[in-house]
Amino acid sequence: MPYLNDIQNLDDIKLLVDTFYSKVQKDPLIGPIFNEKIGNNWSAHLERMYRFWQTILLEEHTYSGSPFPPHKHLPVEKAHFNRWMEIFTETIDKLYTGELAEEAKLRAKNMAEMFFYKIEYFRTGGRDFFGN
Ligand code: HEM
Repeated sequence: MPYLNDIQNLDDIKLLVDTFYSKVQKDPLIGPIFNEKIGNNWSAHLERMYRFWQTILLEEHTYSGSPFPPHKHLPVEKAHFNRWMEIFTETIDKLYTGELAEEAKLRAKNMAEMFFYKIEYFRTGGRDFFGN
């Protein structure tokens, strides 16, 4: 078992994001949902996700955007979010250990839950109560 470091810089974030989405793309359950939406724009999506995680974990504010809207009408259920979280956790735990590695998993879990509840809310006829 090699000794693992914590997430420390942008290169670490890029490795995390690249490793995670290469697994996601191949996953039978959630891969097709991503590939259907993203098509040939993977490099733009990856760039955006580097900035998103750089902002959250390193507090270098390079992401400006709204994370939720692209998810609003995706054909996803709880099982898809569980699988997303499983791949994310597995990726982090293979690459890193430490405070920021834990923070990444916690932030992802909170966002996955929030996205899921918002999607369900809109699906059941909710109005734009959350603002986007
Ligand atoms: C099964 C679960 C999920 C699916 C299928 C999914 C799918 C997608 C898709 C299709 C996009 C748009 C990409 C594009 O148009 O280029 C996107 C963007 C994004 N996703 Fe997810 N996602 C999931 C879960 C999550 C979770 C849990 C997070 C939080 C850590 C997250 C964070 C983001 C962010 C930050 C963006 C970019 C938003 C922007 O600035 O436009 N996603 N996702």
